[in-house]
Amino acid sequence: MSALLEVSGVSVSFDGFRAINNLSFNIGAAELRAVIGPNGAGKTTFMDIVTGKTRPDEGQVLWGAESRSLLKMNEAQIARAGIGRKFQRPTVFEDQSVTENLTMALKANRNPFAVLGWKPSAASGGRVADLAAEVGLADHLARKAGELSHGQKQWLEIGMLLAQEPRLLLVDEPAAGMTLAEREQTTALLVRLAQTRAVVVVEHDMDFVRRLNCKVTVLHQGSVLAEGSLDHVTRNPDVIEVYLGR
Ligand SMILES: Nc1ncnc2c1ncn2[C@@H]1O[C@H](COP(=O)(O)OP(=O)(O)OP(=O)(O)O)[C@@H](O)[C@H]1O
Repeated sequence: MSALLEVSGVSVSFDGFRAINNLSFNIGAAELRAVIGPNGAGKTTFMDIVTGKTRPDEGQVLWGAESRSLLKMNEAQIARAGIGRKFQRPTVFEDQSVTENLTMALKANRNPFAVLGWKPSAASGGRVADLAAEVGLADHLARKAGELSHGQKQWLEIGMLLAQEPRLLLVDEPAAGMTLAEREQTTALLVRLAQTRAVVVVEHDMDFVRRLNCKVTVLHQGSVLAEGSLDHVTRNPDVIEVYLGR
């Protein structure tokens, strides 16, 4: 399987402290991957590097079949190249309806010139309905985002990211603050999304990671400590010592 994202030999220091230390790993084109690790392991910094927020001191981050260097692109170019990021806190427009939030996300996906004369059309209405259905909000189109549950807001934001048709979705701690039922629906959503794109989930909740049933990368001190199935990595004595045995 050729990699969609290839991180190799990446290091970054903050004031002399190596937050990412010779990090290398690949993500396939239609793959669900969980990234776990103790606090300060470098998970957020890894996402900051992939999305162009933080520049590494050394190493390569290559993207797509043409192996384009993400390090030569700014954050907007990386987003346009197909990398979407879901932060932990939902950032939806609370006073706007689900339809309006999704419509705005579709509009944002247009090039700046198209946006000037852009009006919601029947086609965009259909796309909004499809996005809402994909994230389980088909019955909530008219509701204000502020009235949605925490989980529903998270799904709405994922729907808004999907409007940009990302090929890689980075998702930071999706299970945090969700009810059990919402967590189960989120698992199903992420598994489904990863059938047609890459989805990387940073998560501390081990039950959630287990339900994702995917390859797991364990980070520690800015490097890959172990990789494989959850059962494989949780049997690793190093992982037990630095992460699970705390
Ligand atoms: N901008 C920065 N300036 C200084 N130090 C930083 C900066 N960003 C991250 N760090 C440090 O780099 C290390 C890695 O941080 P990072 O946030 O990537 O870890 P994490 O695995 O996401 O942790 P958590 O699970 O707590 O979110 C930490 O020690 C952190 O304090």
